[in-house]
Order: sequence, then C-alpha cells, then structure tokens
Amino acid sequence: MTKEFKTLDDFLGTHFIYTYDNGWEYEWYAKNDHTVDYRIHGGMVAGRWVTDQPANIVMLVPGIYKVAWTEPTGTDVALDFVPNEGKLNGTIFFPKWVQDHPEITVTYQNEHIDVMEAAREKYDTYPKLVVPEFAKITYMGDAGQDNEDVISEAPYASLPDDIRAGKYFDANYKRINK
Ligand SMILES: C=Cc1ccc(O)cc1
Repeated sequence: MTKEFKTLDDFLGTHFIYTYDNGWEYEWYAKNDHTVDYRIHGGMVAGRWVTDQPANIVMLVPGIYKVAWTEPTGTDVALDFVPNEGKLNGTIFFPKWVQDHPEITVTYQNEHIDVMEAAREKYDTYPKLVVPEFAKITYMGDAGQDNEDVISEAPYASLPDDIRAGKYFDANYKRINK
C-alpha cells in the first residue's frame, strides 16, 4: 500500500502491523472513527486479541493521527501514527496486575470481560508500568471500515508473515482460509 495519508478518512479502515523498538509486535486496525481491533504477536502479552474496543481517534495535522483508549483491564493506550513515515509512537500504561499476571489477559478479551474486571479489583493497580516506544510499520492494508475479517481469529506464529506475503486476504480484503 503506497497511498499518501492526508485526511482522517485516509486513516480509517487501515490495517497495520508494526514492531516496537523493544521488539514487541502488534497488529492494529482502525475499524471506524470510534472503534479499534488488535492482535498482539510479540511482547509481554503476546497472544492477546481484542475487537470492538471504543477509542478516541483524531487527526492532529494532515497525515498524523492520535488514538487513545482505556481497557477493561485498566490498561490505557495512546498511539500517534505517522504512516507516511512508516512509524508511530505508542505509550502503554499497564496496571501493576497486568505486569504481575500477564497470562490472565492473554485471550480473546471480548469473551472474558468479567475475568478482566474481577482481576482489576482483586490485584494491585499501582505502580503502573509505563512503556513508551517508537515502532516501525511493517505492513499497511486498506481493509475498509467495519471489516469483521481483519481481526477475526487468535494470533498464531506465522500470521504476520502470511499477511505480509499476501496469503491471508483476498482482493476484497476477506480472509482466504475461513
Ligand atoms: C494494549 C493494547 C495496545 C494495542 C496496540 C498498541 O500499539 C499498543 C497497545
């Protein structure tokens, strides 16, 4: 995908894979102007995936986008995308309990919201773990808005490579092996 990002509409519906400078690999989709989906392929909570997370999504200046949300786990996230430069800056604010028990969050969160809410009550919030990192974008795809096929199964080892190799989506950005 080689388009130049200028407007908010250019950003909405875009599917990204990127690797943070600490080695953590994330896949993230701007589903619409108030919703994001993502899958985590590497790092402290690799294996976690989430759909339909409400988020605030704005364009700061042409081609630069800020996205922020708070999760049922109590984790807060702020991402600044500069897609024309192939990079972003993300800060993740983890409650202490996620650092202590990451395995609780490694699941399809949508089916376990009650588990996240119980854990955030049971365990400590502070001190938070703040992870501020730049990331390099390794894939961008024009999935269109509200495409339920983009993030629609659990992460597995070769998934980012399959997407980058063009083996995962057809010409209409639907999953090939469903
Ligand atoms: C905790 C979620 C999360 C999703 C995407 C990203 O880049 C960082 C954090």
